Amino acid sequence: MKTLNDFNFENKKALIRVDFNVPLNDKLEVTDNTRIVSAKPTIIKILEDGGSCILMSHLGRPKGAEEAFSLRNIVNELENVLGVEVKFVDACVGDKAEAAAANLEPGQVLLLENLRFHKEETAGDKAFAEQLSKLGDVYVNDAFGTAHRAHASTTIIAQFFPKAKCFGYLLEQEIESIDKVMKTGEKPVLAILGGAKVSSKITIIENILDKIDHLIIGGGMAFTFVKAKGGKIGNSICEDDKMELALEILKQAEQKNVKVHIPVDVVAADAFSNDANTQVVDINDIPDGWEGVDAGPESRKQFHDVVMQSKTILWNGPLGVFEMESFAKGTIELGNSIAEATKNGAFSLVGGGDSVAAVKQFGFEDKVSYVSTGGGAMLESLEGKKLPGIAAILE
Ligand SMILES: Nc1ncnc2c1ncn2[C@@H]1O[C@H](COP(=O)(O)OP(=O)(O)O)[C@@H](O)[C@H]1O
Ligand SMILES: O=C(OP(=O)(O)O)[C@H](O)COP(=O)(O)O
Repeated sequence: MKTLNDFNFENKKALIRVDFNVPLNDKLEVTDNTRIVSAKPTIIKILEDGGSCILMSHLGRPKGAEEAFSLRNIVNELENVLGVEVKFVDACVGDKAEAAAANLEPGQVLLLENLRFHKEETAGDKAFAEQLSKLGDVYVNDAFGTAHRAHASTTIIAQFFPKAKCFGYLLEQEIESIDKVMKTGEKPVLAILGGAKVSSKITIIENILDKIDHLIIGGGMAFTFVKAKGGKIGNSICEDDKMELALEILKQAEQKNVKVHIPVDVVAADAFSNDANTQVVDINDIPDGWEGVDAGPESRKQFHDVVMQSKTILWNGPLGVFEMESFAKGTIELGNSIAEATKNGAFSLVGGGDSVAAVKQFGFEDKVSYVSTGGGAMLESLEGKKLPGIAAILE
């Protein structure tokens, strides 16, 4: 696998696909710069080699060239993070972009305009990818968050750099982290899956059962399993059409010697509201009119014990409705347990949508081994899918 360290970028122009799809507020200021900070090591390595960087990214899902989606909006934040001046060109292909790239001196950084201002980007258009490829000498893909998209700049472009393409440090680190869980992780390996829906996690469960020793099924998705096994779940969320599948998964887990942990008690609420009345009840006996919204104290204790025994931990999905303060305890305590296990030497990976939001909100970001920068890309990796952006570099 060709990595950044296999290249010396002296006097070379690196064309780097980054994922600067970052959240902006009403004033179009960056509110979470994680993805920019994560791309910094790659950019600095190239500049220190004596090369220059041409950065290309998408931002949001614009319908055309909309100013609110311009990458000009992130230039200030990018300069603050990198500590170097960033030139911006309001084009990504054509004469203007080519002139800006040609004028770039070693040590300089150029940011191109939003790739998705051209519909050819998401269409994976080959001619558009070829136009982009003219801008640099070496293609570096560091956009893990977009690696599951077979777009012009993430995938198609690689064919124009048969001998001069590689992963950036971030993408390399993301691949290594997933491999640590799925291939090389020290046993016992624990996967914690929570969140709202079983249907969005089924492929992941099926793919990881061969690789793990323990599986915690928490959050809203647990109730489909509880009901399928004959429990009374009151008004808790449930996917009735997935109950049969839930039983099948439990059977498969047993055959594969995976120990499954489902909450034994829950915090039940009489309304889906932070101010609702609550009581702790047996998960198999939730009264009519009440719904399970967080893991109960006995479950939290059991989960803590499982986490503390594990040497490799994957966490995707909250254990309760963590957005409401009253129902965040299960998720916070789990985060604390994972932080403690990590401190004791376990490897912990957190990834996928809301889990990362929860980890950031409760301050666990620096207490786990790795927090993925990819939502959809991480989930697809866990499902065992080959990401096109990664495959294009390996080919
Ligand atoms: N018991 C529950 N009842 C209803 N919703 C829940 C419950 N537990 C967790 N959730 C919700 O699940 C959502 C996250 O689900 P999901 O998108 O599958 O997770 P992720 O984004 O981490 O993959 C959160 O918004 C959370 O409020
Ligand atoms: O933020 C992203 O995806 P994510 O929200 O699943 O992490 C990526 O930049 C991909 O964006 P897209 O889903 O519009 O292709």
